[in-house]
Amino acid sequence: MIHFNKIVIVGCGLIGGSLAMAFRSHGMVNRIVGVDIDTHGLDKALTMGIIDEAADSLENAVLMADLVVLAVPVQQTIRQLELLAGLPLKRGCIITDVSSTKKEICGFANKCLPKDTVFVGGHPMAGSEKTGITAASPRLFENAVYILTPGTSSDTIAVDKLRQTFEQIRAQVLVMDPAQHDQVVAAISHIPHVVAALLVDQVADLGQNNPLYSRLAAGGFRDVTRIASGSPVMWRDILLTNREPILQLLRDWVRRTKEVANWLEEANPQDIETFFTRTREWRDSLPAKAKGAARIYYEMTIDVEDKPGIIGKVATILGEHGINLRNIGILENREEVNGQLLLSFSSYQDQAEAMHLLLGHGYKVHVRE
Ligand SMILES: NC(=O)C1=CN([C@@H]2O[C@H](COP(=O)(O)OP(=O)(O)OC[C@H]3O[C@@H](n4cnc5c(N)ncnc54)[C@H](O)[C@@H]3O)[C@@H](O)[C@H]2O)C=CC1
Ligand SMILES: O=C(O)C(=O)Cc1ccc(O)cc1
Repeated sequence: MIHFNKIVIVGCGLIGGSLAMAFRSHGMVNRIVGVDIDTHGLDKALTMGIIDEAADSLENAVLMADLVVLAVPVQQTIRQLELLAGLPLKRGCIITDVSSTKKEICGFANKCLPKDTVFVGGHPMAGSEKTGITAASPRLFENAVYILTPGTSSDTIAVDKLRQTFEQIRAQVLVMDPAQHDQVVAAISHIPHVVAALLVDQVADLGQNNPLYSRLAAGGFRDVTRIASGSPVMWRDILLTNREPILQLLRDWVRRTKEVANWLEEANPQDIETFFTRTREWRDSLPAKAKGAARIYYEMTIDVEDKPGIIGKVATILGEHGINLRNIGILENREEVNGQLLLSFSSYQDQAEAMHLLLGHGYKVHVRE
């Protein structure tokens, strides 16, 4: 069992707040001290019992700390490392971060921190498009991959301690090289973000003089663009600290987009179908409950009669059986008379119990992967 006397969380937002909640709910810490430039958010974290103390300065916060977690946007992480380099830390104190890019951070930490300061880069592959302490959840990291990127000089004892720490909050820890990390996340996270934003931008431009674009932008469009609602500052910093891999992939996108345009110009059914078959097969082969998927919702839809009170009726059935519903709403992408309700849960277990119960009440249930 890993246990810390004092943990400092710098940046008490979605990720920092969720880590604090997870450490506390697993009984891993005596005292959590929060640091944040947003005093309202920090007060909220205190009132909600997520932190024990709101520090007035980084310097006071890190006194006698055993673990310091930097959970701020990437450029701010660099700034905090610079500040930490000049502060007296307890012997054996571990500094880690949660930033979405790793090569620049780890290189900077290696250069700027005194040799006896222990830094291990980190990146939880879990989160959402939401920001701030009110979106934090103690279960955010359950089954998510948590990447650690130790530098060549990182202390193996500290890496091992962090591995156990994140395993204790039920994450799956993977240790990898910072450059390799950045290359892979550029493809599976950063490019999808840019593409989602481009899709939104195109439709927003088209919709300027025609309300039909936003009126019809439901269903698939909403699904593939959810991530475009993420924090602009966070994504700006991610792009700027992972330029080369993202640029390479964007050039590859241009080439691939031209290829699709060529098939269309030639009205080439064979290549278009082969493309969709190949991509569908790969997409369908992804494990449904992938360990490490950045997932915090478990969703299902049910077919319902489109009449008043239906949401309350379904919510009551679940509530009476102690099943925690995270969200419930009507899906608006259907034109039929009957509607669909979208239900989301915070755990797989809640989803499974709800499915069983609703099937028992005669509802047609579809689990969304
Ligand atoms: N949002 C996500 O899904 C994920 C985000 N990350 C990384 O986690 C980090 C934090 O992101 P979120 O928690 O999502 O953002 P957030 O916006 O919810 O929280 C960031 C917090 O940092 C505070 N902050 C900003 N500058 C500060 C400074 N100089 N000193 C002290 N506090 C400061 C903000 O006031 C805010 O409370 C980023 O580096 C991001 O790349 C990593 C995995 C997933
Ligand atoms: O919203 C989602 O699905 C995400 O993928 C969130 C996310 C954002 C940034 C990361 O570095 C990791 C995960």
